[in-house]
Amino acid sequence: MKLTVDANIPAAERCFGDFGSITHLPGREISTAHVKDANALIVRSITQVTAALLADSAVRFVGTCTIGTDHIDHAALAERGITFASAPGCNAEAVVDYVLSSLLTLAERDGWSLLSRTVGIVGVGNVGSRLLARLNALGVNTLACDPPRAEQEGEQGFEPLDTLIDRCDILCLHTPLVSDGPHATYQLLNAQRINELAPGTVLLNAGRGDCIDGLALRGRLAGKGDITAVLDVWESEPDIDAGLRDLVALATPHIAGHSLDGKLRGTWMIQQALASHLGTPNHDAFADICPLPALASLHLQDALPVEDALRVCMRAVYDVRRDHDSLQRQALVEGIKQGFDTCRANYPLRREFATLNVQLSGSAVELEALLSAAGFRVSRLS
Ligand SMILES: NC(=O)C1=CN([C@@H]2O[C@H](COP(=O)(O)OP(=O)(O)OC[C@H]3O[C@@H](n4cnc5c(N)ncnc54)[C@H](O)[C@@H]3O)[C@@H](O)[C@H]2O)C=CC1
Ligand SMILES: O=C(O)C(=O)[C@H](O)COP(=O)(O)O
Repeated sequence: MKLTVDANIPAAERCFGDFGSITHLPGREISTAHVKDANALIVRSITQVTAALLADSAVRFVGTCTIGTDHIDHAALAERGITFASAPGCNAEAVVDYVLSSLLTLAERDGWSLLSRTVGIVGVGNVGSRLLARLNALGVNTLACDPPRAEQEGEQGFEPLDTLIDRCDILCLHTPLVSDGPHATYQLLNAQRINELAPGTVLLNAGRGDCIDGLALRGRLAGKGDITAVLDVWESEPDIDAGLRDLVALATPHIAGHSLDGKLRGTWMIQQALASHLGTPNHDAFADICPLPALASLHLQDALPVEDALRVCMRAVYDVRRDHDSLQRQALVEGIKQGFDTCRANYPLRREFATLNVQLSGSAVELEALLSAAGFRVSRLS
């Protein structure tokens, strides 16, 4: 069996090598010639899997080691009877870590407390619901908007988007890119909604870039400059609007979900799906392919204010400022388009909050609750 596999998929040889011979290629370069003789195509989010790509190919299985599937032409796959698998939820915890890192960083920079803000979450699926759960556990006031879920489950607990925009201090977008239909998300945050954001609002997008009208956002940031933006996803990646990037408080190259755990979970889920497609026994357990963290534990005394203690633990595992700085630096070296992809290809090792065991001494009852609410494992030293 021949497999064409995105070169940025970690543990690809380990997870797919037993199935056949692998050709590793940069995701943006995979073309019809590369998939002509392949039986399986394994991608991440940057390979457009279209009817044209598959027109003349032997591919019978397409797997994407990602949550999002907007790069896949589902109809073209169905028409050809090609089996498809994605990796729902694989990196959802990593995205939540990213959001908490961003918000706690801005809170420190601008002198406010996350714990006293109202966070509106748009798109309450695998990512949004985990974010909601962690924020609620932290005691942060939250509002949720998810019309498809509200339609299915009832309105209770969900707000219409415009009500949520009116009532929140922080607006987090975690929607998939849906181009048409009653719940389309393309430019969900259009010029009108961007202009209606109250001064002081923090707008964070870790869903898909096209869910926001970037030109309108750039206009608001350059004009009144009275809101703060955190963008991980952009229109026209990797050739993003450098002018917009300059105005964004935290600008990262679509890496919110790039924890090692999240990437490996994606690879592993597609390994399982391919094994089931081929009717072969399942291969590894996830624990077999996921290494132990380099920083397994940290000992904290009960001396810091709780939000500072949260930041210490968070930054021991992941600091979003590193990713913001590396995009700025790399864009200066080779321009924004190439710099964006270089940062992603050379992404440093990052683990999830849940890999860190925070050991507490003293009677830090409030801190213990907050750290575990934020996603860390917590134990007490006697
Ligand atoms: N920046 C990054 O690195 C990452 C980005 N993503 C993006 O985040 C998206 C969400 O991820 P998951 O939560 O795992 O997906 P999911 O499919 O579990 O949840 C998406 C939720 O959005 C809701 N939704 C759909 N249309 C909506 C609308 N018009 N308004 C409000 N809500 C709407 C759905 O009902 C669903 O509950 C993915 O589709 C992907 O595009 C995912 C992982 C990493
Ligand atoms: O899972 C998704 O959906 C994502 O957006 C991925 O985390 C993006 O990963 P890459 O495909 O950009 O490596």
